[in-house]
Amino acid sequence: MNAISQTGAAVDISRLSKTYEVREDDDVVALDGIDLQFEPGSFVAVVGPSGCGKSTLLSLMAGLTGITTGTIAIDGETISKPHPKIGVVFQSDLLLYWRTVLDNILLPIEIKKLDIARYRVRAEELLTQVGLEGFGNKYPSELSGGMRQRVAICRALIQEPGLLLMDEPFGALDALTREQMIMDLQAMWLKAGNTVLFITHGIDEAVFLADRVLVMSPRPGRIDLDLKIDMPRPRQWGSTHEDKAYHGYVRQIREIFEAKGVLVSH
Ligand SMILES: Nc1ncnc2c1ncn2[C@@H]1O[C@H](COP(=O)(O)OP(=O)(O)OP(=O)(O)O)[C@@H](O)[C@H]1O
Repeated sequence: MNAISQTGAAVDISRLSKTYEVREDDDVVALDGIDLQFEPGSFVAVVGPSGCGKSTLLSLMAGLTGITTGTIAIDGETISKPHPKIGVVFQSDLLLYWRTVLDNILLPIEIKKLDIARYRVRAEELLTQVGLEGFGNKYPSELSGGMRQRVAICRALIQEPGLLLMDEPFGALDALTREQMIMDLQAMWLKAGNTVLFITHGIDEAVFLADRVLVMSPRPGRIDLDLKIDMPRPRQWGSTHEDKAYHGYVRQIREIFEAKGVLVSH
């Protein structure tokens, strides 16, 4: 097996809605009529106010939650349950504390009864790529938060998913670790070429990382703005944050939030 070599999946979301039936007369319409297409290999970030349906969108795409109406297709295949083409990373690393790093990464392989020996080599390659060479036999409790999140990313990538779904993956990390993880994610994605959906509260990290930023409206979630981010890659932390274009994109997104009353200036 090569170092990460998957190609990106095409995503086609059509008239997608999700209503949570909480109580008989108190349904929650979390998403309402979303139409989206992702180019294979594109990096798409989603920002929006708390409760607008970002995690719901991710959960539907991951096949973890049932769709109310509409369809989601990955490379033409309709998604209704978890699929090996889709890897997921959450804010919490969800590592099993009694398993070593390597055994955590190999968990999806073990569950599916695939060839562990073959994937062990791949897991070690992934660990090297995320700067954790030699950490395979450690336990999660021996790692920092950033290191654990790197392991969670390796676990999501072990089956070479064409689509990587990330739900605020760096939300629980300190600012310095977060900066490093953003740079490392960019490097991994440039190498891997998979399609990424990246959910975040951070307008800055969305603009820095993405080809496209989707801005969602307060509930029920719709797409208010679909902004193409046209800046060269690889993006450098210092120069990109000083770039006029970068500030223009951030301003455009902030203006939407201000217009919707999500951000209030004093
Ligand atoms: N299992 C559920 N049952 C009922 N309502 C739910 C459920 N999950 C989410 N909701 C509701 O759906 C709406 C969208 O929630 P969701 O978690 O997708 O938003 P979000 O944009 O990811 O929020 P945050 O940024 O705070 O994580 C919210 O009003 C939430 O209360």
